[in-house]
Amino acid sequence: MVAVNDIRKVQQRAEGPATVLAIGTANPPNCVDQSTYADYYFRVTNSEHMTDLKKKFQRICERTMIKNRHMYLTEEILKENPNMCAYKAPSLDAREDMMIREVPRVGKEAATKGLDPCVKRYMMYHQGCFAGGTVLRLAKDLAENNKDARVLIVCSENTAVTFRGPSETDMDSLVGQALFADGAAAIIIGSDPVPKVEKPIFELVSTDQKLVPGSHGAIGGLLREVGLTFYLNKSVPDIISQNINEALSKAFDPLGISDYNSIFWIAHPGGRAILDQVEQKVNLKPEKMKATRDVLSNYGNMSSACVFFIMDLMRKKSLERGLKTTGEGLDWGVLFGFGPGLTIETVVLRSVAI
Ligand SMILES: CC(=O)CC(=O)SCCNC(=O)CCNC(=O)[C@H](O)C(C)(C)COP(=O)(O)OP(=O)(O)OC[C@H]1O[C@@H](n2cnc3c(N)ncnc32)[C@H](O)[C@@H]1OP(=O)(O)O
Repeated sequence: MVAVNDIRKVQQRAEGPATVLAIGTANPPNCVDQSTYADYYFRVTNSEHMTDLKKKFQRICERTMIKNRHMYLTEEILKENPNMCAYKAPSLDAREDMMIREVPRVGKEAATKGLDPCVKRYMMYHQGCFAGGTVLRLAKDLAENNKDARVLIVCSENTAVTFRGPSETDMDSLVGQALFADGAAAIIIGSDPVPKVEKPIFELVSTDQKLVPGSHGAIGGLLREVGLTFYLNKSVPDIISQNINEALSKAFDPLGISDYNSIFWIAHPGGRAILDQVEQKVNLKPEKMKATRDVLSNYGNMSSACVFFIMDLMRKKSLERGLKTTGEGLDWGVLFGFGPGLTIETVVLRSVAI
C-alpha cells in the first residue's frame, strides 16, 4: 500500500524553493509628462478656476520625483466621459467597462501568450499596492506544494477607476492624482527548473505579511458609484518607516543578516516620502533604492505591478553592468509591498548567478 506521506512527498510536492522563471512588463502607449500634468489635469477636468489648488497640485507633482506616467485615459476618452472628470459623479459603469477591456488587454501584452482554458485561474480584485508581495506569497505556496506547477501571475493596474477632478476639501484624492499610473507585469513562478530549458532569475526564500497595529484608516479605498475613492493619511511614510526594522529583522535574523546595506532592495514606491523615510530609518546607502526610484520616476505608482518592474530592471542592469548575480551582484534581497490595512508584505529573495 502507498502511504499518504509518500504520495505527498514523491508525487505532489516540489523539491526546491519556488523561483521566478520569467518577467514581462507592459504599459498603455499614452504617456503623461509630470512637469506639465497640472496644466493638463486642471484643463481636462474644467477646474482652471481653482487657481490656488492648481498651484498646490503643481507643488505636489514636483515633489513626487516622478517624470513620466502611462495612462490609458486620454483627453479624448475623458471628453467622451465628462462624469469621470467631475470630483464625484456617477461613473462606475463607464469605469468598469474600461477596466473589463483594458486590464486583461495590458495584462495579456505583459504575458504575451493566451492561456489554455484548462489552466486553473484565480482572480483577485481591489487588493491595493501591497499585492505584488501577496501574489508572490501565494505563488510560492502553489509552486512548492504542486510538483511541476508553473504559476503565471498577471498584475494589471489601471487608473480609469480612480481618476477624478480636484476638490478643495479632498487632499488625499489630489495627492493620488499626482502619483498613480497604469502598468502590467506578468511573472512565471515554478520550483525545480527544467535543466537547459528554464533559467531562474530569483529564488523566493520566505514570505511574511503584517497588518500594522493601530494603522486602520491610514490607506484605504471604497468602491462607490463615483468610482474607487481612496484616502491616504499624511502619516503613511511615518507608519511604514517605523515598522520597517521589525519586518527586516523578522525576515533576516534567521539568516544571520543584520546589515541591510548588504542586501538588494525592491520596495513598493508608494510615494517619494515613503522611500526617503525608509532609507533614513534603516541607514540605507542611496544606491540601495536606485532601481526602486528609477521605476517611480519613469512610471509612477503602478500599485501592485511596481515591484515587478523593479525586479525586471534590477536583473537587466545587473547583467548590463557585468555583475555576478541578478541582484546587483549580491546574494540576498528583500521585496516589500505596502498598502491598505496598513499592510506590509515582506519577501526574502535570493539572487541567481548570471
Ligand atoms: C494604493 C495602495 O494600495 C498603496 C499605495 O501606494 S498608496 C500611496 C502611498 N503614498 C503616499 O501615501 C504618499 C506619500 N507621500 C509622499 O510621497 C509625499 O508626501 C508627496 C510626494 C505626496 C509630497 O511630497 P512632500 O515632500 O511631502 O512635499 P510637501 O511640500 O511637504 O507637500 C506638498 C503639499 O502636499 C500636501 N500633502 C502631502 N502629503 C499629503 C497627504 N498624504 N494628504 C494630504 N496632503 C498632503 C502637503 O500638505 C503640501 O501642501 P502645501 O504645499 O500646501 O503645504
